[in-house]
Amino acid sequence: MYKILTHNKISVKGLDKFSRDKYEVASEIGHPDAIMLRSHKLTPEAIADSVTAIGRAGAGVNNIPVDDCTERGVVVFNAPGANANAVKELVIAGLLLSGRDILGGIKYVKEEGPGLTEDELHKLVENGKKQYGGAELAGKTLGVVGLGAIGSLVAETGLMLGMKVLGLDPALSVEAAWRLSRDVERVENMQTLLSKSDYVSLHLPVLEATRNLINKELTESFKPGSVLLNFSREKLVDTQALVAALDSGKLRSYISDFPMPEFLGRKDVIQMPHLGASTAEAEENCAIMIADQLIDFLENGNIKNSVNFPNTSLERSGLCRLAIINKNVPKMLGQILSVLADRDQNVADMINKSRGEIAYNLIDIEREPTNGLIDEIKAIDGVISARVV
Ligand SMILES: NC(=O)c1ccc[n+]([C@@H]2O[C@H](COP(=O)([O-])OP(=O)(O)OC[C@H]3O[C@@H](n4cnc5c(N)ncnc54)[C@H](O)[C@@H]3O)[C@@H](O)[C@H]2O)c1
Ligand SMILES: O=C(O)[C@H](O)COP(=O)(O)O
Repeated sequence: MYKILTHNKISVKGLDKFSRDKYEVASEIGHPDAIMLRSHKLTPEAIADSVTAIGRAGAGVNNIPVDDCTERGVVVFNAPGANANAVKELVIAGLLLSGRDILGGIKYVKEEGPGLTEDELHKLVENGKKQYGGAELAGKTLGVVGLGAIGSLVAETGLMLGMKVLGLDPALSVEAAWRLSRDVERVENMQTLLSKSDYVSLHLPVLEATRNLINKELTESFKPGSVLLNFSREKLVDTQALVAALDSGKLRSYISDFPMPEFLGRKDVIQMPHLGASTAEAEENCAIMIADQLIDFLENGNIKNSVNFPNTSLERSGLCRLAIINKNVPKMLGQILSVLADRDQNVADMINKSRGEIAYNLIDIEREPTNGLIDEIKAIDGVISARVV
């Protein structure tokens, strides 16, 4: 039996992928083979030695100690694009909410309306509505930072709303570039994007290089009266710098899915409780994608959509498969193969891939592994883990 430890609310459609005869799935379980989670903050100590894989049913992996996992040979998966449409729709809601004072208007009717007659209510509405006007999005410029799964959909929708769209992504993948409309105008740096955009939307991960991306110096580049939307992560922005930019009017409004205490009570800030991926569809898509990836990894050793290991896939041949993780240093494969040769094991097929400091091997052999084979492979200096799948 494989054991899957879960954290957070994971869609049952994904959990149902784990067949009951092969898997035990629970939010409390000893010696798990894998962990499946959403935004639960995972510490290195909370990852048992038995864990071989972690599946993030979502995009961001900043809640997982990925470097530590890599060192320990734990494969971390995410679900690229599976919640992108949900986030895009909420970003569009954010754009609309910042274009007009819709929330103020709704609050006005809700608070002032109760107890009034139809005539009085009509008067209240017609007298009050001038306070809650706004401007249209069409014709305005939207700057999108990060043109991956979410950013490209936001950019596309901006175009459909009649906006001019600028995009910045220095690490754009070829696949993402193909998805992107040619009408999205590429800009080379943040200063240009900020100075030309009425609305700026952030769609990139928190990395060392992107932490506090929107800092004090950069806020100087905002077009006066512009709006910043952050549906990515709070750590992408320097909170104090944004407070100053809002106070000075450089920024008209900040719309975020990641609330910070400094913004509570401000009329020019809308904070949502991390709702981006909270739709039935996104939760299902993410859970199904992660369950499929974990199952293929646990049962076949194949790796798809890992953030720390190379994509590795091999059709099954032979009788038995070895999945071996080692440091990406010379002579490892030779040593592993010589252990097999010494035990008269013929290799039916194999694949060896590396990513950074780590290498991964799937080796199909033609006979059952003899006693002690796995231990002998594990004893090679530089081998991090070895298992039969
Ligand atoms: N609010 C939510 O609920 C929610 C849901 C999903 C994702 N997210 C956040 O959104 C982020 C993006 O998600 P995604 O699915 O689009 O990821 P993605 O990997 O498809 O796209 C991220 C893009 O950012 C680009 N990028 C990296 N560094 C950059 C930089 N310095 N400047 C500009 N672009 C840069 C990458 O090249 C990539 O194209 C996630 O990392 C996560 O933090 C939030
Ligand atoms: O990175 C993500 O996928 C989002 O932030 C969604 O997080 P959630 O799964 O906790 O809603």
